[in-house]
Amino acid sequence: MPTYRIAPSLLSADFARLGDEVRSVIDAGADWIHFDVMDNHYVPNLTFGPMVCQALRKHAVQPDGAKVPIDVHLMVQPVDALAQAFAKAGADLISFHPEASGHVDRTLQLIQGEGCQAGLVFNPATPLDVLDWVIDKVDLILIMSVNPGFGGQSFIDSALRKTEQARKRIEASGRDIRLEVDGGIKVDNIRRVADAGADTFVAGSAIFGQPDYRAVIDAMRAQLSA
Ligand SMILES: O=C(CO)[C@H](O)[C@H](O)COP(=O)(O)O
Repeated sequence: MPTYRIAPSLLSADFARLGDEVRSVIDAGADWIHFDVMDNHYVPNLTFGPMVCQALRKHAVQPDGAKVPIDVHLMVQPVDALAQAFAKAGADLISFHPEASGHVDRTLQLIQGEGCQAGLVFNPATPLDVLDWVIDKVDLILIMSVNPGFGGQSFIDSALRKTEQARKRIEASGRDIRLEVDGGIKVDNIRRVADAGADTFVAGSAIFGQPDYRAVIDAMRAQLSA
């Protein structure tokens, strides 16, 4: 069985209490913190930037002091300057949309050169073809199961087929690449997403929309181990 990771998206957290929210969700069993960066240009919404990431870095730790990875999803255009700024702000993984970067290969190298893991994000209607050329430089593939820009949307089923295709590409590459799916993931569909080949699950409204974060994360894990 893969090592599954659950990454709550701060997009649905209480923005007035972000440090508390990060600690609460880690206490509830989160593996990663998913940090959605929207620029009101690449997507029609605006969230937070590197300074907020830096402020949260000290909260994203386990009680024993071990670092909890901050998984930054850049929905921005252009990409490179912000990718560098997030690396310096304490991000561990930085993913971007290939169509938002003029030079995908260079942006991947830039992120890795800053000491972070680099990911590519695929919107519901974006094909995986660019992976033919850069899969040797990718640490993470993020399949969007909603159109990016907003939390709380419904899961788009075609993402399952794309996840299966991405899993095949990862297997063919022989590389250790995380396969993450983001958007509309709930307790009642996470098993289907895992069966399609995902090992990492972003969930925003499903977790932060409930009073008991641990109950939701435990229920997701129970589905994954069923
Ligand atoms: O990237 C995103 C939107 O662009 C969010 O991470 C995603 O939608 C998660 O929210 P929810 O689980 O509520 O769908």
